[in-house]
Amino acid sequence: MLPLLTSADIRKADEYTISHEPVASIDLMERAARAFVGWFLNHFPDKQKAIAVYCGTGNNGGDGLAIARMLHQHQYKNIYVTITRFSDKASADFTENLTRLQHTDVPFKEVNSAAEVTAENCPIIIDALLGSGLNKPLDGEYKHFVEYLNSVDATVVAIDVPTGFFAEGAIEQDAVVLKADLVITFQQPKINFLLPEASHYINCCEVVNIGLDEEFTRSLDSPYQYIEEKDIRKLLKPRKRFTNKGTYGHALIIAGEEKTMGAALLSSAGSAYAGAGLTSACIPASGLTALNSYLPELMAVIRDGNSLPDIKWDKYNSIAIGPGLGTGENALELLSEVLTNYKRPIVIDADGLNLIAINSVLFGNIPQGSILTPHMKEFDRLFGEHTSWWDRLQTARKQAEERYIYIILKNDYTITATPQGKLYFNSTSNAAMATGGMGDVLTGILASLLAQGYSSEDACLIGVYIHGKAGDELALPNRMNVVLPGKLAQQLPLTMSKLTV
Ligand SMILES: NC(=O)C1=CN([C@@H]2O[C@H](COP(=O)(O)OP(=O)(O)OC[C@H]3O[C@@H](n4cnc5c(N)ncnc54)[C@H](O)[C@@H]3O)[C@@H](O)[C@H]2O)[C@@H](O)CC1
Ligand SMILES: Nc1ncnc2c1ncn2[C@@H]1O[C@H](COP(=O)(O)OP(=O)(O)O)[C@@H](O)[C@H]1O
Ligand SMILES: [K+]
Repeated sequence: MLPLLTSADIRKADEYTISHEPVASIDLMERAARAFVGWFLNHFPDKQKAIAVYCGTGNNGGDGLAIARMLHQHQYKNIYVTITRFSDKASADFTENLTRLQHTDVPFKEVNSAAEVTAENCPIIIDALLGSGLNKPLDGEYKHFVEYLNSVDATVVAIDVPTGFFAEGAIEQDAVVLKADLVITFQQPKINFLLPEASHYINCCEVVNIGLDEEFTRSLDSPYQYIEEKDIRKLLKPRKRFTNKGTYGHALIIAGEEKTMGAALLSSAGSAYAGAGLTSACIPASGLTALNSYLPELMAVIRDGNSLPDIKWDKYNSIAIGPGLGTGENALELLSEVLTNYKRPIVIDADGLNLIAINSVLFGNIPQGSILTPHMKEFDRLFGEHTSWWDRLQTARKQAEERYIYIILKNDYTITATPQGKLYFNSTSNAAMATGGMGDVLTGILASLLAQGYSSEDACLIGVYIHGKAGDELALPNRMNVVLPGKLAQQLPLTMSKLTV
């Protein structure tokens, strides 16, 4: 688990590393610059190409100067450094790196205003103007300068954080940011890099390690954590000898209407392929033939017309409700029945969430430890409109804590908010998964993991990870444009077994 720190905490980790490793601040900057250059050398091997390095006068600018010097040492022939002296302030490490640069023959110039900047016509720009020290939106000279650079046709490589981009906190919709084709960031992705707003400003991000003290960063107990494969390997249990279907639980999936029966089939398939001992689908009678021909391993509990189905609550180790269920009177009654009669954690998705959004009294009946899986629109229907993803995160955290539930906010980096106030960012999945029915499969996986006896928290972390991982295994090596949810479900047994060896 990689703690994702805010800028203030990163500064603390810098300071701790400097005093306890110990390493001089200027040497830590040298290490960061070297890590950047190591990556840059491999990806921009043409040493004749002109590179413009734009440096502010803080530590981000200091990195830029050190990087320019190192690229020069690596025989990059055309490096042009511009220093923006838009204020009198300069950090000590910036000043030391300027002295070091002056001992080379790398050309540099200083400008006091954006108007003085002349076009460099360099195909590559290294952005070292401002990094994680940003403390207000860009205005004045920086704003003008960044607007100018955004109009230049060049590949922009940002050091640590693109200039003008807040590493955490709400991002204004009209923020002026130096748009980066690539960000080479130090130690960890910044929290806002993992939120959808980043897509407007950052095309690609690479993380390079600069050796900040790991024990210290863990001790800060950040609410924001990035889930890695090794975390899932620790949680996922292999299937044991002498076990039988009873060992792996019985999941009930309440889903589907006549026109949206596919949602019921896909979530039930998600449950079966994720390893539930038994999966029953509670569906309208009109879907029975489809269910049996799609996956004969599934069992059915029939919903007939207006009468409620006779559900034997004790039979099921978990229940999921919502995919394709509709929001009519029958669906509402069914959801109310479940919330009244079933006392273990349940999974609520799609129309289950929409029903709660319009009947908020139901909120009070959700069993503790239940898992809600909204995408952005469902989330806002439940908890009110949000103008930024950062605000959505804070709401998810607060609601999860107050209601003692797990909220899985679905996206590229799906986030699980827990009752303990943690926000776990998932590291798998890809855009080929952006297709209808994908969330239904996740719902089935979660119900399956609960039925198998995983805690709600482990079910969330494992479920979201393996869902994305199966999508990655299908899409990435085969360069598939889209992965269909049914295929993804079929991949799950392999994905899971690879994670338990
Ligand atoms: N020891 C360290 O602290 C390390 C820091 N590193 C680099 O240091 C960067 C952070 O450096 P700093 O904290 O000096 O900050 P920056 O270099 O990001 O910014 C410099 C200063 O600009 C001013 N500023 C902020 N927002 C502004 C705005 N909108 N308009 C005009 N001026 C503004 C602030 O006074 C800020 O301190 C990181 O992003 C990273 O690149 C790395 O060298 C690794 C080690
Ligand atoms: N661009 C993307 N990158 C990564 N994962 C994605 C992307 N688009 C969708 N997904 C994943 O696919 C699922 C879509 O869920 P949802 O919107 O509820 O779909 P549906 O309601 O059609 O079943 C989520 O788990 C989400 O994380
Ligand atoms: K920068």
